[in-house]
Amino acid sequence: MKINFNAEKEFDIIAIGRACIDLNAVEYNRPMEETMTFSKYVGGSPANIAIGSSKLGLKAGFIGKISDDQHGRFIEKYMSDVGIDTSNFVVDKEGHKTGLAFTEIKSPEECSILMYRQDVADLYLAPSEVDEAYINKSKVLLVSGTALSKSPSREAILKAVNIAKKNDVKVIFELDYRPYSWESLEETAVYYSLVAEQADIVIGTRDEYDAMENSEIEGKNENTVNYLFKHSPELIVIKHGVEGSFAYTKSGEVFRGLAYKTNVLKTFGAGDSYASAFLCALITGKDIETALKYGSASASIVVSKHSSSEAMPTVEEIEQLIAKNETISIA
Ligand SMILES: Nc1ncnc2c1ncn2[C@@H]1O[C@H](COP(=O)(O)OP(=O)(O)O)[C@@H](O)[C@H]1O
Ligand SMILES: O=C(O)C[C@@H](O)[C@H](O)C(=O)COP(=O)(O)O
Repeated sequence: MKINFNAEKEFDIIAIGRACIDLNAVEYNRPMEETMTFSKYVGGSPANIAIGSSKLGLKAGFIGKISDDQHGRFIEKYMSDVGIDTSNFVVDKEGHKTGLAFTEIKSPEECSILMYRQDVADLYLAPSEVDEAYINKSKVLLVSGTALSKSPSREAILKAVNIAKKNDVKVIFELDYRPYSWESLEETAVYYSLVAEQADIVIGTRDEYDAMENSEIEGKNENTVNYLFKHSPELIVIKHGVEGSFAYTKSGEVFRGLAYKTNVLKTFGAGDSYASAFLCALITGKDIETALKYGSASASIVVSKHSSSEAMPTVEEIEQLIAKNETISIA
């Protein structure tokens, strides 16, 4: 089964939300206290997805607010150099800084992220800075859940979703749940449900759907999809880490994507690389089963490498891995 996108639109995907900096531990397999050097990459889930999409050949754009300093300029240049249209980046004039994510790689299974996100520029994107004509040019608007965590970014996202729905632009909601961005689970659940109900495609991990459902315990995929399919979504993707992922369609089909064997260096970056390749496959007319393979293969490549953004693969790399067919089967 395939998903239809409006072929008349100039852009394949426009992502909205944060574009930040990742500082990834150079000395890994140790706690961050013992890490002395970090490598700098562009980061932030929606920025990573835009970068992944552009590397896969999609025409990508970005809407976000960046700091008026060296970090903001680095982000803008890097994203522009990989082919992303950065004309709708807004430069913050009130002194807000770029968010930083320090990553700790204790072992391939034990990774964590230490975020510096106090008063960050990306959360100051205002509704007046979201341009209807720009969103109207895209097949897809990719929305990151974290951008809903604070005003005025929250209202900017709600405006963008509203514009997309009026203009035949598919809304893809990547739940991207970062607990420390939110006041409470209650608050997260209110805004996640609001946007998930309006989205065309929702992508998240099981844990992230639990946050949407305001649940401290692991919920059942069946209940999640039964709820969301009463609203706008036509496709729901639920990821289960190394155990793979499921795609559910409104018409009742269920597809499973298996993870590919790889030499894991770290676990972060999996979700963003998965989203960009999964969406690229759908937007270029591939069926859902193939899109699941694309997402899983892309994630498997990125978890074997040091960064999230710079490591995003090409279509050839993804197809080579799929052709080897070395999946991880977990009962
Ligand atoms: N250890 C791993 N080895 C290979 N692929 C992995 C591994 N962990 C995750 N993946 C792939 O990445 C996808 C997304 O990972 P997941 O952990 O569910 O999302 P997120 O990174 O958003 O938390 C999975 O569906 C799987 O295909
Ligand atoms: O999203 C961020 O702000 C941090 C990312 O740039 C970082 O690379 C990361 O956590 C990606 O992990 P993922 O969400 O599992 O793809």
